[in-house]
Amino acid sequence: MIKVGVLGARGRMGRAVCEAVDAAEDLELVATVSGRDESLDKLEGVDVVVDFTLPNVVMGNLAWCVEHGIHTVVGVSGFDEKRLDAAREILAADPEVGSVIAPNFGIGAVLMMQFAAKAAKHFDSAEIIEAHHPRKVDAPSGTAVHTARVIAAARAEAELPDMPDATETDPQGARGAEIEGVRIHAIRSAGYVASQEVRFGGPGERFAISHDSLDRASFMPGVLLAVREVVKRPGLTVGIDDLLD
Ligand SMILES: NC(=O)C1=CN([C@@H]2O[C@H](COP(=O)(O)OP(=O)(O)OC[C@H]3O[C@@H](n4cnc5c(N)ncnc54)[C@H](OP(=O)(O)O)[C@@H]3O)[C@@H](O)[C@H]2O)C=CC1
Ligand SMILES: O=C(O)C1=N[C@H](C(=O)O)C[C@H](O)C1
Repeated sequence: MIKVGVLGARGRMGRAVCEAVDAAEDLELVATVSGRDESLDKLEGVDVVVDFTLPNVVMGNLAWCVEHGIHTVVGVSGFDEKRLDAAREILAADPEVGSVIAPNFGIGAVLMMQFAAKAAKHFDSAEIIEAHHPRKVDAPSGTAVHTARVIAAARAEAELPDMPDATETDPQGARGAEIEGVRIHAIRSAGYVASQEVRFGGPGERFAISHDSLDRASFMPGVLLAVREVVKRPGLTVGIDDLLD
């Protein structure tokens, strides 16, 4: 039995994780921390902490867990390369402790990113449209940023030139955010949980890959897989791609 603690347990994701852990026969939900005023000491003795809090508190949580020899599964968004390096440094303090940090635990979303990376080298143009519920505090989404990075890496490897774009004036930012040369357009709207479409274009053709999380249940198989795997994987694992394989 793996003893699990959940951080951010009263949040949208935290509630779904508590339910999923409770329903899993090989996992036991032994502690929850719901808000920033609650002490992390409640988590002492758990095997794995699942963290779905917020970007401004997640690094402190990670440091506390590593200090206490606890593995972590982290879904909080905002992990750029600098943050991942900081996480590696924190984890170096205990070489037996593992952490899985993933921009998206949805299996379909992971496949969408893998397929986007595969398609990227074949098209002149690639842009990302992400749509989320209006209570999301960060934009663009961590998933969109990660997708932009894998597309940029695939294009660089294939030695593709910059994407064609004659825009000279865009005072309102209508062309969206740019991450490593890839444009991201973020929608915040009632009626969404998390959706993303990657649109590719080449001579005489368009190609799109899209994924929709309609319910937070979509993230749970990936979260539970990470909980089961992280106890066997010391150090940092980024994304669940390797775990699925
Ligand atoms: N990787 C993935 O697959 C997914 C990642 N996410 C990411 O997960 C994060 C959480 O999303 P979501 O559940 O929608 O957000 P919510 O705002 O619903 O939940 C966050 C919760 O964390 C709590 N919290 C804040 N600080 C602390 C703290 N120090 N200790 C314990 N709890 C704390 C908040 O409590 P209070 O309100 O009292 O401050 C709140 O209940 C976001 O970064 C989101 O982008 C979301 C979905 C999937
Ligand atoms: O805040 C959310 O809801 C989500 N956050 C993650 C992100 O920023 O990519 C994952 C998913 O898109 C849902």
